[in-house]
Amino acid sequence: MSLITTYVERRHNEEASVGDSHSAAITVEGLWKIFGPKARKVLDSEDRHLDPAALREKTGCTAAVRNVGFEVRPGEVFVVMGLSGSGKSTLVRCLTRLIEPSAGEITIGGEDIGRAPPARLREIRRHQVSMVFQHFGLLPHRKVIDNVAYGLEIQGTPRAARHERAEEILALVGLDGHADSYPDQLSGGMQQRVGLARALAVDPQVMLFDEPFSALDPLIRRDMQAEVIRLHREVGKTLVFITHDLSEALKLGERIAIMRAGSIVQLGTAEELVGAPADDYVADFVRDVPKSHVLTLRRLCRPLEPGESLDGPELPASTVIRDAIAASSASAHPIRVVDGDELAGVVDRVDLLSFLSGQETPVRAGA
Ligand SMILES: Nc1ncnc2c1ncn2[C@@H]1O[C@H](COP(=O)(O)OP(=O)(O)OP(=O)(O)O)[C@@H](O)[C@H]1O
Repeated sequence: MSLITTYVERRHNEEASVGDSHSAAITVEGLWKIFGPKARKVLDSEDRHLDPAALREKTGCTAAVRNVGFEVRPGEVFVVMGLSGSGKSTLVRCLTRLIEPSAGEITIGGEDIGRAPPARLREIRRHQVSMVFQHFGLLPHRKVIDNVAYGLEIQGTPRAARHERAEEILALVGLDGHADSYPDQLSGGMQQRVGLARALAVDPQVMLFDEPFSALDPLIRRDMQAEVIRLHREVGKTLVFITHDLSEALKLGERIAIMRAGSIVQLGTAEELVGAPADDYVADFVRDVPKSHVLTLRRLCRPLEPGESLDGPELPASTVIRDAIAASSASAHPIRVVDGDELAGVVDRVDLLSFLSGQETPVRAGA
């Protein structure tokens, strides 16, 4: 089963439990970041609505993040995707005020980040929210184990305890045996694992990933994506992951926010983005995604017709369409698509074949 399929299924299975949670891990409301000398003036005027090029020309300012709002659920993998310059890095850096927002409200774990004094902010960055960057930022003169233990050292954890923890985390990311190496003795992929281990060692509530794998070659990148999925299953942290790569977004994201020119143009599951893109920009992004790998039986099922049998195989509505093909071929009867205990509808071979061949309406013999 492909990673996309596995994750989409898991996403649907978990949606109910995650969605029920009342306290979001992160909330962002009305967030703006305008770079430039007249940021405040721009924000208070109608100029803030100008498109980025016009705003730059008129005021010399860049609106990198424009009135963005969203919630990230506890334990969710939330992906921010968009072309270069769309504002992804600025948005994520605003979350812990590594970049000071121009306006807006941010809470992490219920705490108002905008009101946190500098000492509290440092504490939040050390204990609650860790970051993994594209450039690993490892300390070259320190052994791997001391790089991993670095965050704990800053927190004041005694040497023996922090080394014990670092050894555990190194094993978790598949680097046991490399504790005494120096970063330049490791490959790029292994160095990024050290970066991951360092972020995990402090046991943060939230991990922010800023294009962590874009410098890695494609095979190693795939391994690292699988690693993030595995780690997320094992440690269950809330992850915010930036990428400009759609396939990475689809593999990792339970929900994906698509950014364009500083705004979120669509926020939804892979199925929502692929099944109903909000505009041409999103449609362009998802055009080459094979729909049968992302859309589920929920979208394809229809009411039972007179004379049709209910003796076919039963599959959950969250089943990805591609994974229903084998069940359909094995039975002469339509698949019964169920949502919990309820029958959501049926799907037969004609429905599946029509979908796979790109026809909107199934063509049945004798119709
Ligand atoms: N410190 C800064 N001063 C002025 N403009 C900035 C600054 N940082 C970013 N920008 C501008 O803000 C906009 C958004 O940049 P940002 O780096 O957030 O985009 P991005 O989507 O992360 O791009 P990339 O994928 O290339 O990193 C761009 O127009 C960029 O030039």
